Amino acid sequence: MTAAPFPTNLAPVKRVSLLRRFMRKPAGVIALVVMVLIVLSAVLAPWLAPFDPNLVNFKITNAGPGNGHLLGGDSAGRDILSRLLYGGQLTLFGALITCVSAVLIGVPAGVCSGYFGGVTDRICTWISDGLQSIPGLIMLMVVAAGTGQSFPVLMVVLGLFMAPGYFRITRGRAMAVRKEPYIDAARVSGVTNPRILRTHMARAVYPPIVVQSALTAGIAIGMQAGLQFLGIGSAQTPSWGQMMANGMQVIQNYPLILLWPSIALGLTIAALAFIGTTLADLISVRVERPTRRMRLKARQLLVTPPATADLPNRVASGEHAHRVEDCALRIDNLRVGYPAPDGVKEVVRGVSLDAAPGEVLGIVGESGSGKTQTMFSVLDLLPAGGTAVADGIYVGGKEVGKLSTTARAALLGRSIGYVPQEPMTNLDPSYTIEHQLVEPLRHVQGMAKEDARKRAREVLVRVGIKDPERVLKSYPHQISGGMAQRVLIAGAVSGRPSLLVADEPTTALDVTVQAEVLELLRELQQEYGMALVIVTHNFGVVADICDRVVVMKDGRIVESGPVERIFRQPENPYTAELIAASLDDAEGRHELDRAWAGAPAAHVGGEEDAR
Ligand SMILES: Nc1ncnc2c1ncn2[C@@H]1O[C@H](COP(=O)(O)OP(=O)(O)OP(=O)(O)O)[C@@H](O)[C@H]1O
Repeated sequence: MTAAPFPTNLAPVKRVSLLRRFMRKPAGVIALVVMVLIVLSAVLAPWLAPFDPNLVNFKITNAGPGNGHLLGGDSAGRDILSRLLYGGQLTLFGALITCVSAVLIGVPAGVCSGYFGGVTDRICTWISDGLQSIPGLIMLMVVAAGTGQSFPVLMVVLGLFMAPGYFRITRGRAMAVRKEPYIDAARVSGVTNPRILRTHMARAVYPPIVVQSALTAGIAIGMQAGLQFLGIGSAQTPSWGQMMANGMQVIQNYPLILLWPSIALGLTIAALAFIGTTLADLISVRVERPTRRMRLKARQLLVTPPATADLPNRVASGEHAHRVEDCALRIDNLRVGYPAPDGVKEVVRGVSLDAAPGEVLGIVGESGSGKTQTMFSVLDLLPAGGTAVADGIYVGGKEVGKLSTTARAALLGRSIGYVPQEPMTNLDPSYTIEHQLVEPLRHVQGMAKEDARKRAREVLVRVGIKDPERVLKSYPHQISGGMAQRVLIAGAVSGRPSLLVADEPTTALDVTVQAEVLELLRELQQEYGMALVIVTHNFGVVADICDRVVVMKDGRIVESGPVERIFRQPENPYTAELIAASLDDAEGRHELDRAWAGAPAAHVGGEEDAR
């Protein structure tokens, strides 16, 4: 098997046009062809229709197909094929008027409502809700009576009733997009609101509008046929709904007269629905889920012994510093892969490391080097499609890599605590902090409610929250980012795990809070005798808190060892580069240089200073 090469010079991403992508969907293509044929037959009706649609020939009254009349004649003696072709014109024209009116009313209202919010939003939403509560068909019949059955007016009114669909979609999109940083950037760079609406907003809302229009056209055609079926519209202008009404009257004896317009209507609505759903598929952002077959193949490739030429890439990297039974965590030759078109994309390529109780291990490396994937394999939290294979994963001296998913999940919160990177997104905004701390204690630790509450309060005090009662009653948005991270740390250690994994625990925090959180983690780790594994891209964090460090690049460990040694004498140029990149010109660099340069290890552990 070949280890996936890591691309260095990526070709520019080719944009494939929507039409091209559409053409790869067979159902969509068939629907589009059908729709094009229907539109063409309607547009070319004057040339294609063998007879005048209103020409009466009593000889073909209720006649079946034949005698030069391909689909026969209707109950008034008119050629059905000719009426169908001409009827398509009115039907499609009506759908077009409805869609255009609905777009012109619904889209600007939705975009303004979502973008400006406040009073604009309240008024527009109120009108939209009002329109939806009016029974459309009855309203259309009233309008028909009041306007002398004017077809275009009726279709515009139908568009008005369809507008709330566009309003809701565009309002939702605009509300989401207005919070994007690029909109703020446009505003602060002086771009006016009308311009933002015309450019950024219009671009953001157009994909769902295209989809909605295909579906609206189908509904409009159905509604229109319903109105004509009820007798609204001119008898002189052929339409499919009117033909159906005509066929309905003689259905007992001449069912074919009803069949032809029904087929035309059904085909058109179905084609529009297929086009709409295909567009929706193409436009919506979808995460390609690897198939079961791809996953099995990827796993197979991961466990297959490599070709000799690839062996150097597959020998485990990293080293063990402790015996298995003395480790809070030990990983032997871990490989993680994701299904790829050509087999497997290996993102962790043979990693071995360990951490003893009471030890702080840093996993450091640039973005994408496989740090998180390594620790997610221990937590059994790899994203869908990810497969981990290892010679062994041990937690607390016990092999856990081969346990069932349920047994692995049971380790979380008990043997393993986890502190994530983004405190705010890891707290549920709908629940109080109390709920989010107490519920895991009750369900994972089996504590009674009062005991769990007491314990939650204790750990909050322990993590430095001065006003635990207030924080317990607060929702996440009512506390600061630093406090939220303290809350998550409290949750992670509340079950007194033997291993605490912290993935970039300070990245989302400001500098002063970062130092406090690191300090807290170190104190807790010492107090509870836990092993602490910190994933970071920052050697400053390593210098602050870690005892040992492993340096990762491209899914492999390039160097590992005690922090003092790595700082004083990095063996791998990549490590030296990373240290320089993390610390050069930073305030603490000179102190660190002084601290590490030739200083005796014990003093350098003048980590105490750094800490
Ligand atoms: N779901 C996934 N499917 C395919 N590849 C993935 C997936 N998740 C992560 N990867 C790939 O795995 C590699 C390692 O990712 P990982 O998250 O471990 O990096 P990292 O070293 O923790 O970097 P960062 O600090 O940016 O998170 C990356 O190349 C990433 O693209």
